[in-house]
Amino acid sequence: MENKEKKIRVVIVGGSVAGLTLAHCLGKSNIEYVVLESNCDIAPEVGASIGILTNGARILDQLGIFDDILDVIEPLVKATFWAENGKLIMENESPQIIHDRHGYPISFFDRQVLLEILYNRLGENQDRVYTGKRVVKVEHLPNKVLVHCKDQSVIEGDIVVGADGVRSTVRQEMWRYMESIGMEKEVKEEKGILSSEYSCVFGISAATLGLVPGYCHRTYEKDYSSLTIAGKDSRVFWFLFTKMDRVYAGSEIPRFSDEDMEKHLAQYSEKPITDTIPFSAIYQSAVSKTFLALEEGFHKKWCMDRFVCIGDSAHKMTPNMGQGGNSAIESAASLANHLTQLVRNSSNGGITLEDVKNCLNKFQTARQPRAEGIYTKANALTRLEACATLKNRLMALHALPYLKSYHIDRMTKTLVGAERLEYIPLPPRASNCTMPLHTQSGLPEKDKETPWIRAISTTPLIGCAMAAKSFMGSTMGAFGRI
Ligand SMILES: Cc1cc2nc3c(=O)[nH]c(=O)nc-3n(C[C@H](O)[C@H](O)[C@H](O)COP(=O)(O)OP(=O)(O)OC[C@H]3O[C@@H](n4cnc5c(N)ncnc54)[C@H](O)[C@@H]3O)c2cc1C
Repeated sequence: MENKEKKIRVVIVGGSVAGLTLAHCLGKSNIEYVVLESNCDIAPEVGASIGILTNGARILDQLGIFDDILDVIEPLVKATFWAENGKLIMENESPQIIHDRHGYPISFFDRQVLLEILYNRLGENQDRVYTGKRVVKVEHLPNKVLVHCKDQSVIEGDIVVGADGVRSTVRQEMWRYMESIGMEKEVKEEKGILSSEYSCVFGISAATLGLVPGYCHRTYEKDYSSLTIAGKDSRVFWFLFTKMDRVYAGSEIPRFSDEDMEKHLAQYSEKPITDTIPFSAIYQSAVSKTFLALEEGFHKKWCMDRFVCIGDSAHKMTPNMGQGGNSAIESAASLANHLTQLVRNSSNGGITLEDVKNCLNKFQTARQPRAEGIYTKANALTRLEACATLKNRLMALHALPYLKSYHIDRMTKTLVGAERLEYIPLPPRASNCTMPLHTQSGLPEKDKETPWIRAISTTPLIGCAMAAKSFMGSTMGAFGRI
């Protein structure tokens, strides 16, 4: 007979953005948890940055963490967009407008610092986080999971959460379990999901003459794009996104050496970051830089019995939209909402496997549409910025300057209807703005674009015609500017 338990114990595998956020959320709900992180250092210096946008910031603010972030960032206020020949495509105050609309600045800083903040703010719950614990196997029993670590320790729980990134061991173990109960077909489909078409060199550089803190710059051209953000104390966070020679399936996704990176960067040394700053000016003063293939994959199956995956282990997107980590935060909050309901609704009888399954399935059903909408937009943005098709090129280089509010409204759409923690009140910042959270709006509702904008983004021929009409009608003349 199945054991009835009064409480649940959640084993979180992975102590990064998704795992540590979930730890905070569960802690606020008095749900027992442990975090198992394979690295010995919870906040390693890996030379990466992260942009926290409204949808992540709002949840971190609910958790009482956002003020720590404000202390270490320079709010973004201005964005400029450049073509390959160094001509300005457009400039606007979109980051400031987003701040005014939604209450939170776009906050770019070292990812290591975010992890430090998340860990430090756990306070006395830090002793629930175990570093140097590489999970190698998960045993699924009818009444519990046994999570095995490389150091031979075994941790027992009611639910195991895979917050262990794109190459998730928990996901592999969930697949192994599914195969053992006759779900080979579903597993086969899931295994083919990951692919990679774009690569990215990202880095952090010292202050660069001409780059103003709070300004970000994007360059769009055929098969590549770049993003540069000048942050607090003029620290420069930069990304070079390039299309690879082909689409690589999961098992064949390339890894790059330092030599590959240097050769690759050299090809872009003269490309403009602004009209006066070439790419070489920032990458030659880099304090860190990394070259990797960007994986993309949205798993249909996030949970099975006592297994559940969140963050990159469930939805891996390209970084151009800055939504991978923010979506991981949203998924952590959504899972915490569902687990809180599970515990609260089970006061008199304990929690059965059936209860756990229902809860995790509800989480998956509730969370997937929005996560998939953002995933699709993020990957599409990578292609738009790299002018992957004629319509992308028209949009990025020619139509965007005429579509200022369209560009900002698209961003608003992803930010306004996000997840929130249902059991913690919204902080004042989330309401003291012109477009506060509205959980029923935003993605994945159908875009509310004007018909001619939709035409540009969906039909190359009509797009050409409309763009041409727009250019002719303009006194400036788009081609004169680009
Ligand atoms: C170049 C680049 C730029 C990005 N910029 C942004 C941005 O501006 N904004 C944004 O929101 N997102 C950004 N992202 C995406 C973001 O970094 C990820 O989506 C986010 O970090 C995912 O967090 P996660 O916790 O799910 O996974 P990860 O960050 O991958 O963490 C997984 C953790 O699990 C641990 N782990 C792995 N295997 C095991 C195991 N077997 N046992 C125990 N522990 C294990 C790992 O050590 C790691 O700490 C960017 C990504 C890239 C590549």
